[in-house]
Amino acid sequence: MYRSAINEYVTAVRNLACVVLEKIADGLTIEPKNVLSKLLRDEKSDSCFRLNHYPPCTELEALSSGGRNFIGFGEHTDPQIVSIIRSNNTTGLQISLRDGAWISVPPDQYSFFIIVGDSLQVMTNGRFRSVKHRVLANNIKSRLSMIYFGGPPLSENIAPLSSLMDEGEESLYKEFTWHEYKKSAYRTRLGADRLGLFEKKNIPYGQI
Ligand SMILES: O=C(O)CCC(=O)C(=O)O
Ligand SMILES: [Fe+2]
Repeated sequence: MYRSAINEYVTAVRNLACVVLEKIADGLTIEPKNVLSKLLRDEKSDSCFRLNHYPPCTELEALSSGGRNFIGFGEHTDPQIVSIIRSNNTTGLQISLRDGAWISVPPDQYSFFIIVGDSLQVMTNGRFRSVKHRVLANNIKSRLSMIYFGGPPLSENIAPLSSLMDEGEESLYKEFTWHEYKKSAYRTRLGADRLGLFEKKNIPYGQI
């Protein structure tokens, strides 16, 4: 029973991700409109679904009197194309602004929170930026989140879409497949600049 409810949710959230990607393609005047969404609909799509549970960390009150943050999930960018998060009504998720400041995402159990992944950054040649995020531990309430990570088939070349490139524009990235990127990303530290290894010239965070 749970399995079929989860399958239904994943199908619905994948459809939502596809609508978002088609709107992005529209906004960037990319043709055809389904050039990104078809990667998620492909039967070989390497997408996944994760449930995260962060139990309340009651010792935090005493420990955090020095103003320290306690991390539930360390800072990182998501390697896939797009991630869709839905959580219960517990704070914790934060995103990093261009200047490195962390801001909290207000929890809303009725909303979907959409995160641009590294692969979308590459496919848009930096027009969309994958956002660094993390989750802080909460001292009172437990946080539950469900995340759909929309990824392409393993053999897909991750490269800027040709219909988006301006005349003479060059790719900011070396050539690689999703399989190569995924392997490399999971070998490196969670918080490392994992896309940096594939940039032709180093692009510091927030500098596109
Ligand atoms: O649990 C969350 O709200 C976000 C977790 C996350 O960023 C991830 O699983 O990649
Ligand atoms: Fe993430």
